Amino acid sequence: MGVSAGVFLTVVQIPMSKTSKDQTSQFNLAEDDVISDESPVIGTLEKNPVTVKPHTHPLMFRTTRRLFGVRFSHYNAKPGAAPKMTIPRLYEMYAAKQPITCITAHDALSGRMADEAGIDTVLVGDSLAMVAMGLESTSEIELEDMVYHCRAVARGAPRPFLIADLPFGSYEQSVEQACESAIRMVKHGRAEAVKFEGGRELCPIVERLSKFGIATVPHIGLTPQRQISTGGFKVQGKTAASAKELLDDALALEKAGATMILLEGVPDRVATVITERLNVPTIGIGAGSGTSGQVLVQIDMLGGFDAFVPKFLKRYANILETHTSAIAKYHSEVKSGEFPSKQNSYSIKDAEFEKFTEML
Ligand SMILES: Nc1nc(=O)c2c([nH]1)NC[C@@H]1CN(c3ccc(C(=O)N[C@@H](CCC(=O)O)C(=O)O)cc3)CN21
Ligand SMILES: CC(C)C(=O)C(=O)O
Repeated sequence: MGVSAGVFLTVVQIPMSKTSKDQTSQFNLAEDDVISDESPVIGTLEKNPVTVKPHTHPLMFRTTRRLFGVRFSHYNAKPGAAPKMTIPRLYEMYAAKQPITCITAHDALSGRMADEAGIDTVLVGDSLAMVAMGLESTSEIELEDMVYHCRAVARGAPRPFLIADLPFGSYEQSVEQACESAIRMVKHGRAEAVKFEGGRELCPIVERLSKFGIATVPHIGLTPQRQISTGGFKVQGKTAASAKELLDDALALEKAGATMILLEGVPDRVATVITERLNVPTIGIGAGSGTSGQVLVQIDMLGGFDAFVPKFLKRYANILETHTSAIAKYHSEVKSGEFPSKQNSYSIKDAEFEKFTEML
């Protein structure tokens, strides 16, 4: 039930520096509204502390949100909705050995669908260069494009923990360059963590960013931004020596302060050992079932991208087929005159129409 459907939200207090357990909220909810164990949270807050008194009218609600600087999407305006996903909550899941879910998103709609499906973390991955921008490779995308897409996803997906890729060329030159790009992604893209590709050579970046409170997710194994030097999208860690290199990279990155580590294209048993040796969660793609979590590219798993189909991909839908045939149906209905029907049209009273025709 949404706010407009009659739920009256009286007072919500969201102190930013505390966990949701400290958050007080008072709702007048319908009996069938499900409330989770934790106090409901309606978005994260940029100023602290603050008391928000939203009104029942959705437009007033929106105005209130903007006035108080509450980061809150109208997509998720459901009192009693699941709480905002934070690093402590992700670590709780990890400690309880509950798999962490992650899916990519590249705009408000794909973000919203991930949020409403209950996904824990959303990744604005640079694969959007290929799926959303039609580029040949991920290396072509600019930081500004990633920031733009990240901000759109943040609006559509306020609940999941939001990770964004720093694209090729935006962090390799120096720690300073990486800081500048990461800050831009957090400040303007509203990312909650930044991801970048590479092993122990990234430790100085991870260390500096974590010192300043920017969460990092280094991405090791199959690193698409290095596809030219690796000779394509090849599984990594297939020899004892290279598996050991991956483990050493992961351990060094953890020591430097990485929040999570993404493992792509790594043999399942190697990924499991790496996961077991770490004290931070691993998110896997093509890394088997022994990682702390899984990530898939949303458009790939929905069947909306067919330039390549990696072995790790499982398709849960076929939107290329279903969406294209829906658009084709619309096209043919317009051609045949079936659409728009009376049902999709607006009317005018006979008297007014007669008066109008007399004016002609
Ligand atoms: N839409 C999309 N999805 C992705 O997963 C993705 C992108 N774009 N862009 C950048 C990279 C490219 N990725 C890929 C692409 C192909 C394979 C692939 O076909 N791999 C071989 C492995 C061959 C081997 O070394 O054994 C496979 O057969 O799965 C893997 C990752 C992952 N990333
Ligand atoms: C494949 C995933 C992990 C990624 O990095 C991306 O979407 O860019």
